[in-house]
Amino acid sequence: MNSVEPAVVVDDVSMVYNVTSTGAEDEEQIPGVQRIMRRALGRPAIVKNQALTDVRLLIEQKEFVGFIGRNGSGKSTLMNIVAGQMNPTSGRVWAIDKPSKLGVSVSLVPALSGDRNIRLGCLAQGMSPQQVDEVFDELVEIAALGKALHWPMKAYSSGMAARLRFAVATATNPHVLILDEALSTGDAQFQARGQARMEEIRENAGCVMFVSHTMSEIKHMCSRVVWIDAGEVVMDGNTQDVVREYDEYMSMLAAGNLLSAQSFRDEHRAAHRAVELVDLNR
Ligand SMILES: Nc1ncnc2c1ncn2[C@@H]1O[C@H](COP(=O)(O)OP(=O)(O)OP(=O)(O)O)[C@@H](O)[C@H]1O
Repeated sequence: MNSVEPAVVVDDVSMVYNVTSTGAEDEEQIPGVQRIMRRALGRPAIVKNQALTDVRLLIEQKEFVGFIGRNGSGKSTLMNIVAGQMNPTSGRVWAIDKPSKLGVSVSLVPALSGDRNIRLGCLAQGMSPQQVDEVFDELVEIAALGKALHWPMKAYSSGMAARLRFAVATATNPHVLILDEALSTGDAQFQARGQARMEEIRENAGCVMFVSHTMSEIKHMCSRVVWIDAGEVVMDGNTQDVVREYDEYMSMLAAGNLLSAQSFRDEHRAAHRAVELVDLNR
């Protein structure tokens, strides 16, 4: 039997958001007296929005896993939970190391220049000044900002700011790197550098969780893909297979064949076998 070296385990994670709604249908679901009271007080209805349902995944070290799905399917919610930014309503996440999520784990200061932000961002992640000196030139090269390196970050375009954040987020060689649509704002040159840097992290026994709507990026970079729809895992497997089926699903939706698309998705979801997790302490 092959030994498994887990990097991240998502154990039956569900997430329900409470959302205020002014929709008449949502108001109708509130029991009579409460509804009258709320109306009298001018309070909107609070409805439950189930963003994730019993998601179970095991991601191994050195895996580069893509997450795909329609808008609102739950990808970012899952990434925020794995990054520890948000507690799930139920279930647990276990990770080999504190995950580094691009753009969140690194707080950069808009008034400071790119080079100052690189130093500050590295120090904020717990690196010593000497460690920062050692990686500084490499990070400048990854960010590839040219003379804008010395301009305040608030003068950067969104793609330039994304390069800077990417360089800083990967400085510590995180064991678990989460990228939510991180590369798409960059140009082709940055995407190539970014991909090379992520490959280095993966080689370094880290795993990368990568959310993208760009299938060429997913196909190019990921060895495994998880397709999420309506908060549930529909497929989890080989990149070519999952992307092919997802493309077919999206084509059906685009052509307006909603019922066929739904049953196509439901068949895949029913066939999906989540990994078995055994808790020895239970
Ligand atoms: N802060 C929030 N409060 C309430 N509901 C939320 C919140 N954030 C997300 N949701 C809901 O959770 C569901 C999943 O959203 P999420 O952002 O995780 O999807 P996504 O797959 O990342 O979408 P996209 O591809 O558009 O980025 C959606 O129904 C969304 O409305």
